[in-house]
Amino acid sequence: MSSSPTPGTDGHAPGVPTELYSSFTNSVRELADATLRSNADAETLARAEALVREVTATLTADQIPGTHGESCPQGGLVGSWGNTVVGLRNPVAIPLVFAYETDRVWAEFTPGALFEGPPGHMHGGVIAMFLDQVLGELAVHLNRPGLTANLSVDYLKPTKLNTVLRIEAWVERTEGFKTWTTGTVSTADGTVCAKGTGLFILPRFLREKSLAEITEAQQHDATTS
Ligand SMILES: CCCCCCCCCCCCCCCC(=O)SCCNC(=O)CCNC(=O)[C@H](O)C(C)(C)COP(=O)(O)OP(=O)(O)OC[C@H]1O[C@@H](n2cnc3c(N)ncnc32)[C@H](O)[C@@H]1OP(=O)(O)O
Repeated sequence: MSSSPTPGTDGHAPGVPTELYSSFTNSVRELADATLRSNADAETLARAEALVREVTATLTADQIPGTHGESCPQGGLVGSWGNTVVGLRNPVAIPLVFAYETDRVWAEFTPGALFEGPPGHMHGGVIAMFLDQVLGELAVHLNRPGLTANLSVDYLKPTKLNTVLRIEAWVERTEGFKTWTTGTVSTADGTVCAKGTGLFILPRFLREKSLAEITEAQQHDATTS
């Protein structure tokens, strides 16, 4: 890891536009899928490995310390480049791109081979992770941010890969600093494959603060840690 200067709080290295981070990260996602499904022969794979190692060496020559959440907060509670579900710069993320309505949050996505659990179907842990995100995003969207205290998932039907899925969440009830949200993953014909409920709790040390103060405190912690 290099000792290059810490990037600005917007996380951009000098002169790099967001679109380039986005398209570059997408190319790495494509590489991951190509890696998983390639039928290349041994010689081709060995050549590809050397090329990939060269690219990795180029990128690791200058890196942020730690994580994006710690180093480069993106000016909001949700907008993290590093988030494993929605992170623009995280090649592990699909990423989900949420639409925000008055009382719900939703996204459409098409999971491929990288997300396999049972043959041809989505891994249950990944479904739970995506539900955690949409349920938590809804709480933030309603100005009721919190950490997941409890997450429960009912898997109703196997969830096919390589098909358009819709994930959405709505609020079930609220009580002080607690928010209960419910969400589903469903197919285009409306079949619900999984249903999740979550309890999101604003941690004790933040309960006396306003939303603006919570955002500010998070960013201060991130930039001074
Ligand atoms: C940093 C902040 C904000 C914003 C962030 C935004 C993030 C923007 C991303 C958007 C979307 C991300 C979506 C992914 C979200 C994660 O993945 S979060 C990561 C996974 N979750 C965690 O790591 C949380 C770990 N747990 C904790 O930190 C703490 O246990 C909690 C949940 C904050 C609660 O701690 P606490 O505030 O000290 O709670 P405490 O005062 O003991 O109890 C308060 C009340 O809650 C109840 N309670 C506590 N735990 C539970 C439980 N597990 N079940 C039921 N009731 C419970 C207590 O019984 C008590 O009830 P009352 O007596 O008041 O009726």
